[in-house]
Amino acid sequence: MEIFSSFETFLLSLFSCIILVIFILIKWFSFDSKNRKNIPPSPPKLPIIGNFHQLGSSTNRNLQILSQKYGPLMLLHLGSIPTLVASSNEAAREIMKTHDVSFCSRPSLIASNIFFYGSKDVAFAPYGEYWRQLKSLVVLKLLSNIRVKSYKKVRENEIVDMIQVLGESCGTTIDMRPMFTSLTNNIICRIALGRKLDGPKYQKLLSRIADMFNAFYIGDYFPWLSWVDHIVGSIQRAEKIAKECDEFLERTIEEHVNNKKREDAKGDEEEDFVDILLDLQKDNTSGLQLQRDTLKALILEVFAAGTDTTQTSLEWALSELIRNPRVMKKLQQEITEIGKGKSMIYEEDLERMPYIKAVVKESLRLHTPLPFLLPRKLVQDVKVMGYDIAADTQVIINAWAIARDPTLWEEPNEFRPERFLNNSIKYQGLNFEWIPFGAGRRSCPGIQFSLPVMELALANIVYKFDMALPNEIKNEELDMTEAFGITTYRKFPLVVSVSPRF
Ligand code: HEM
Repeated sequence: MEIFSSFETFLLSLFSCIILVIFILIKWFSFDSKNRKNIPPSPPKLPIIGNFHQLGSSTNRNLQILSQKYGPLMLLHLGSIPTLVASSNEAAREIMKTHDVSFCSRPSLIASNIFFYGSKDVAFAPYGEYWRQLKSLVVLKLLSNIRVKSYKKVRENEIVDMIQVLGESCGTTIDMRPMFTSLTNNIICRIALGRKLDGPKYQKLLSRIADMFNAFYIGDYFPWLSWVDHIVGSIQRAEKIAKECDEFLERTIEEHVNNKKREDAKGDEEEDFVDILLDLQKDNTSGLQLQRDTLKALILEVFAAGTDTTQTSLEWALSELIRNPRVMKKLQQEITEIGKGKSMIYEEDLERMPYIKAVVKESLRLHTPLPFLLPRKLVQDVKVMGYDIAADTQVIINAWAIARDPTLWEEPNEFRPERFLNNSIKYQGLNFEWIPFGAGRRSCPGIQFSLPVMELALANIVYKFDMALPNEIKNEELDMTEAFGITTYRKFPLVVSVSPRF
């Protein structure tokens, strides 16, 4: 009996143990399946550097190739920063429309913290009330349609000056890059500061700032190695240039505060941006206290965001026109018909020139100036296209690859402005197959500011001049290699010989 009862106890204990193990296994499996994440596919990575070795010097192309294997949403590890890469129009739509509010912050980057006083500008400020107020101030007060239209004379005057310099260069060869650099710098300086900057010193300062933005800072991707940036001197270099820039901005603001130079420099022009910002600083009704650092960050932002992008777009567009004589001829016909022997093309003439608008759009498609737009940062966990994406992930959108996607664009590598004639694709980021200015809350507020400059400059150049490549290089042989940075430049500046059309 005793044996039987201990056997019974043994069986009972064994049974309880089995039940307990089954229970634990069920619990464990159900816990795991609930918590198992569906992470986007990732290319294989190396220890420490992650996927950096796969980026190469043509990052836009290399990411496009990777996306053909790993899909439109890939998760890369750039050093220790998880980075989601979107490479299709659907993925871009999910990020910048469906989940825009989750994806609308920016990563904290070393250069933006150094140059923009701790990212106090619009483009790099983290998402929040400060950014919201600042962006609406910029959109409503500095870059509104009415305000931008009021600077029409500035644009036209500067283009007349450029055409004159080009005219004086007829019969010789001329590098178009410095031409476009001074055109955009002069226009932005006059609009933002009320006057042009004298001499090459400031042009140089602006280009050094751009270089510092394009530089690579180890601490951005390996925060635990940020001391290396100090050892190699990149932080010190950036800080030195930022100090020079700060002195310049301080001087400019003081000049405006003291109302020196203003009266004689401005003539019949509208208020410049510094004037407007100083007025807004006094008038507190916007609810945003415009501190001195914010003011300086905003002034610098206009230069940083507006010069490089516009000048590189102009250089690419003119390159494509030279490389495609058929398009150049058609454009010259349109412009000549509207120009009818006038001394120049004016902004109001552009309204009757659908082809120039298509040329600019097509050039922005093939040569998206910011191929990855500006990086975003995810503010909360979110599910996108069935994948779980964790808060704080950095996000880049390969707008360049989307604009050359053969499933969206017929013969995507051809320059064919006709594809933008009679269609409804707008600049404002509603058609995700073409987003040179981004989309959603963080989209570019400078569209209306840069378009008239690009369209008017191109229209006047091709109205007045025929252009050919020097040294008997055939037009179609023009080298179109890209130099990769935040902004995609031509690797080799566009050098042309110019002859008058009439
Ligand atoms: C061809 C000329 C230009 C191009 C291609 C361009 C492109 C872009 C792109 C792609 C973004 C990021 C959008 C996103 O994250 O979705 C951006 C942001 C921005 N752009 Fe532009 N831009 C141009 C000209 C300008 C100009 C002239 C200004 C000002 C005068 C300007 C001011 C800004 C600002 C302030 C932001 C930040 C917006 C934010 O973060 O909320 N841009 N731009």
